[in-house]
Amino acid sequence: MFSRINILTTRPLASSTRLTTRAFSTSLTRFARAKDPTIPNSSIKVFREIPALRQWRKQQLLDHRNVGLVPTMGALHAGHLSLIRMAAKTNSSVVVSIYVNPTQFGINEDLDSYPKTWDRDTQMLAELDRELADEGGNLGKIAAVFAPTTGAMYPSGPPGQEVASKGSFVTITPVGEVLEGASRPTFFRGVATVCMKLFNIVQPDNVYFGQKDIQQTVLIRQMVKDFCMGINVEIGETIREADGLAMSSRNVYLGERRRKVAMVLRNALRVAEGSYNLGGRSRDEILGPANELARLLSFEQLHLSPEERVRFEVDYISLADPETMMEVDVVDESKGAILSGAVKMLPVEDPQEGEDLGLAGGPAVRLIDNIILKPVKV
Ligand SMILES: Nc1ncnc2c1ncn2[C@@H]1O[C@H](COP(=O)(O)OP(=O)(O)OP(=O)(O)O)[C@@H](O)[C@H]1O
Ligand SMILES: CC(C)(CO)[C@@H](O)C(=O)[O-]
Ligand code: BAL
Repeated sequence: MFSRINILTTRPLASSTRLTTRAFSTSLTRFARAKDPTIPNSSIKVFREIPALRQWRKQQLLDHRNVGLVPTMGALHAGHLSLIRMAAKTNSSVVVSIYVNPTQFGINEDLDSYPKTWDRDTQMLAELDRELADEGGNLGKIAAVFAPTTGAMYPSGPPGQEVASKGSFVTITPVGEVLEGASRPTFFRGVATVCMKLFNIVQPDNVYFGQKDIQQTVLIRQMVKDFCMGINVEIGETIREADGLAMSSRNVYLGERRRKVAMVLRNALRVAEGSYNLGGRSRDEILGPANELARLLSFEQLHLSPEERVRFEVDYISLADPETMMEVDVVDESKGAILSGAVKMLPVEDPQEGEDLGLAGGPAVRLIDNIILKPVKV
């Protein structure tokens, strides 16, 4: 069980990763020292501490400007940008948070090597903000980036990353315990806790999350409902690479060899969707062909030589209720269902001289994806 949750092992960091992390903290520290810092060539404010952000938020309220929040962990890509665009359609001021939240990473996960690309992120935000201004159409602007220190986010010190750690946590069960939560036992506790903090700090009218992390969207909706938070939760579609792979900050870990096989999960989910579209409603009818495809692809790879092949493990392929993420045996046509999956791309065997092993230098990479099976209209 434990080996299944090691999305990345504790290998020493590749030197490029160490450098990236150091460069990230140096450029962020510069922002912390400046008075009223903004992103270069833009009017986007950068907040690192809570009081200044609160003061700014109060002014938005007085100016009748509504606020949308897009929470991220940085290493921005087109998936994040599409959420920001979505937010700019209905909010005068968009806040993007960039914070790699330690409490959602398990002890053997990739907290230390998580890609940090502050300069590139801020450049992307400045460019997008200019595009939004040029497009007209009364779009809102990217008003601020909230890139808090861990001291600000965890004033009593961050609770440990272990399952048994004590501290002030938000837990949303049972949705946080299944699927991703079963494989990453501290993940959703960390996500719910940090999102509760972000929502309390920014006090957004609307928040934006990506469908790529579908269980996270169900959990956040549940949290907002159960804690009577009065925030509107919007979900943006999954943005994909040209071949259909869901964009993810962690894709940089794959390297060339594993990237070529990374579509296995998407392909398996599409086969399952095909069965549903052809009238299949039972678990076996829908998931059977998906599991079979994954098994065949794995078999095909295992018959290649070690210097060519890619090994992967399917963690789960799930057919679940769209409101609870609990597994279903038969799809209720009036509700539809969520097909989702996670695959662990194992470290490459027999790496070749000069082979691209990805940003972190080769450990296993966890990929997730999903498809929403729509309700059938009667
Ligand atoms: N391909 C995508 N399309 C749409 N939204 C996305 C996509 N990838 C991530 N998001 C959303 O962006 C928000 C921030 O996610 P995050 O910063 O963790 O990026 P990520 O690419 O999901 O990284 P990771 O590799 O850690 O999963 C989340 O709401 C997430 O669902
Ligand atoms: C929502 C989130 C920013 C919380 O750290 C993270 O889980 C993510 O990026 O999806
Ligand atoms: N996008 C989800 C964040 C995580 O996997 O840690």
